[in-house]
Amino acid sequence: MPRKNGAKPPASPAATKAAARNTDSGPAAIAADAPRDLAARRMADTQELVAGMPHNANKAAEHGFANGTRPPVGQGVEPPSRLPGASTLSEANDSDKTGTAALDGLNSSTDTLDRVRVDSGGRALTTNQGVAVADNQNSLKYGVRGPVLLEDFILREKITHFDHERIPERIVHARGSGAHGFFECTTPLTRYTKAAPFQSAGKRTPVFVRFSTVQGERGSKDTARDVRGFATKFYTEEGNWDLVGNNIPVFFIQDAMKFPDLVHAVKPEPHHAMPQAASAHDTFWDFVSLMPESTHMLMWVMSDRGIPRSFATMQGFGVHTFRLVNAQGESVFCKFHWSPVAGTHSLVWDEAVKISGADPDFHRRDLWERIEAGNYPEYELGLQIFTEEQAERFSFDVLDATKIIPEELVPLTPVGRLVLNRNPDNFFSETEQVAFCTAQVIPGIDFSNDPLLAGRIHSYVDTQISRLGGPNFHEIPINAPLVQVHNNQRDGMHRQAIFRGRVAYEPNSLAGGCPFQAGAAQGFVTVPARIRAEEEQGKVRAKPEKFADHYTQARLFYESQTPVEQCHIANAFRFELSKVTVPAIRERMVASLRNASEDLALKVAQGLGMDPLPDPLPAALADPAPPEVTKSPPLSLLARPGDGSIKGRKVALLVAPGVRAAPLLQVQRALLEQGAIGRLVGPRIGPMATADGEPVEADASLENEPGFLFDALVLPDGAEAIAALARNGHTAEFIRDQFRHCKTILVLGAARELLPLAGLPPSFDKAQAQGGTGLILAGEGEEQAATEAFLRALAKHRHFGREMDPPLA
Ligand code: HEM
Repeated sequence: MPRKNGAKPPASPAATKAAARNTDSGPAAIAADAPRDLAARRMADTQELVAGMPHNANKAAEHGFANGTRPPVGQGVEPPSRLPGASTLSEANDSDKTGTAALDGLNSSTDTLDRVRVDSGGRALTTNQGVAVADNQNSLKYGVRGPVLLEDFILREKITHFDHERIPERIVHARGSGAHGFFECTTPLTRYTKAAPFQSAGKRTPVFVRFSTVQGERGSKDTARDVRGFATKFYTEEGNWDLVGNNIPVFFIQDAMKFPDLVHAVKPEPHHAMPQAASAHDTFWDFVSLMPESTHMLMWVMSDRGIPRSFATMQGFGVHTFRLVNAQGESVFCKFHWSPVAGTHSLVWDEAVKISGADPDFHRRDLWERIEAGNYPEYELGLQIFTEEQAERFSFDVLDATKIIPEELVPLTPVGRLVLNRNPDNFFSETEQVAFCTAQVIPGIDFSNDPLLAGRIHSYVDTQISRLGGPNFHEIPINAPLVQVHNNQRDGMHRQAIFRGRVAYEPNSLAGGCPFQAGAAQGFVTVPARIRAEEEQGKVRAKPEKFADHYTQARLFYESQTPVEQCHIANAFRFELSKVTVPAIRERMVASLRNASEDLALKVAQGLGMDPLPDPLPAALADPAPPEVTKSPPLSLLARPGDGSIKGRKVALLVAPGVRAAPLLQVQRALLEQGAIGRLVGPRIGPMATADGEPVEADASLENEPGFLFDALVLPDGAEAIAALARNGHTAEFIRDQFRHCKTILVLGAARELLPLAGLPPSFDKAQAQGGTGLILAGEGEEQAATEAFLRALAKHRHFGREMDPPLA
């Protein structure tokens, strides 16, 4: 092979480091001690071998498997530089090892994945057996015009691998985007839990998070109206803990028994496989209108939470009631809440629909770009902690996943922060192969008897065995815990670890009893929760009585929204039901809504031309317990403005030849200083002449990045530029969409001439514009003050006043 005359080439510094890393800290999660040695040896050998390999095409031919054919061309790419987030995470963890000493060198997810990371740039091409390939362009033929030979193992290996590159997508949540980061404990929770991430202030635990939509397929659009998954894998020194949540704190159903029905109903209809990434169709509304327990969840999905602006601006929830268990074995109940530091912001429906055509990757791109730009998405973890005795007194059942606990009843205790600061290296290896599971808990976290949770505890691993090709997917690097795995499970498809010795049972005397059971003090011990004597009923297929109250909290949610949010909910129901072709389904849904809100039912019915209103559906529980609160302001998205920053917002600054560049570039600089992105958008991309000689180059065109992709707009001054923009058909739509979607618009100088083009009333005078509508007009010399007003208005995100009293005809 490539080593000439049997000489061993010197290892490069990088190879030596990699080999050392693999020998010292080892691929702990992949294998037990014995296989680790072997893996390290093999890895070290590989690195040395590769380090000694030729980097250019001619040398590859000299060393490679040539079959007497021509050498390949075009190899020798420089290795990609490390992602900024990667170094940040390792630095963060290296500089602060508080409480992570136990992980000893494995204390950041960067290090963890380094053991399997492959950078092929600049390396010679090889087969999967490590044989260097001399020609990657031509298959092996008998003569240049002759048949391809069966012996071409290089061709066959390449095609065979390609043929198997797709795995089944997730049955739900197929479309997802992931990021690495860390969880930092800010308030130790030792009083309530012994769970590793919560033991000391400042302690950091590496995490991987995957956000997702539920209904659509892997390649579907990001901005569908849907629930978003928010799944977090904590790589703790006591094993992996998965908090597999959603961006909505309740669910459609109360019992896992109904999950396959729910998913079959919402997925594309089986006869024609439509619609994709949408719930606006007959089978979904047929099912939920027959399942009144869905009503509360429907309120949330039809609200603006169903169309978030970005993953960085949506909440996350563990949904179920879980248990926290302390070192004394005492337990309390808890609910998990992630709250974005940047505040909660959503899209408007018309915008979401348009974005899905122009940029189906809108959320994935936003997440990626925020992390690349150093605007790391950050969330506070808040816990609602309560006792079983408290729970018994609530008007609802905490085991019912269609119910929330209002924050007025149990306030949130902030305990830490989640920071996402590194993009994955490889989408498939990390985001696609990651396997979350509600069953994966660690000592200090335990389950409640929520019957939906019970089904989930079974379902995830079960599906992953087929999705990831066998029972050993826990060895895939993104899933492997940081701590070593020791047990007597053996064999199965795709086993990576090489277990040594003849003992695979316990108890044993032949291997020192090892692995021994950790014992109650260290191992996971289930809370011995008892069923109260009065609840003891034997085996039943039934639900507790309070589960039958399907409408009180649906009403609470609707009543807690601002008028504009209520209007959006009504519009969403109207839109979705207008797509339903069977009138009886529409009527049944409106009949159900009447039990939650007469106001909402009426608005929806009017929008569907339904007159008179159908009779309300008979409620399952005639006389539900009176609720503790009838209004809960934190349920409104608009009540959560966040830190008021504009970090990560994307602003379009229109340009055209003859633009007055200086004031425009001043706005762009101001945006950049506050962490927002100002993109110059012109009739075409590239450099253009300006009125004041300042060089300007358009990053995007009116055609390739339409107005609805941006959070705000700046219209430039300069007579020639304004005339050019006015001539371009896209300009009017650009401005109209920005205005209709209630976004902030800054109009510099003479650009106000463009407003009537977009249907904005010419009478829109300056005083009116400055008065909080988010349309800011700047005359000459007023640019500085106007820019400041623009940044303040942008921080508000939207100006919904326009919707409630539309100035547009
Ligand atoms: C509170 C209710 C639920 C929430 C919050 C929830 C959340 C999630 C999330 C976030 C994912 C995506 C995980 C990822 O990114 O890989 C997911 C996937 C999945 N969920 Fe759920 N889910 C819920 C209910 C259920 C129920 C009741 C079942 C079954 C009984 C179920 C079965 C599944 C399955 C099979 C997957 C695909 C997993 C995979 O292929 O890796 N879920 N769920």
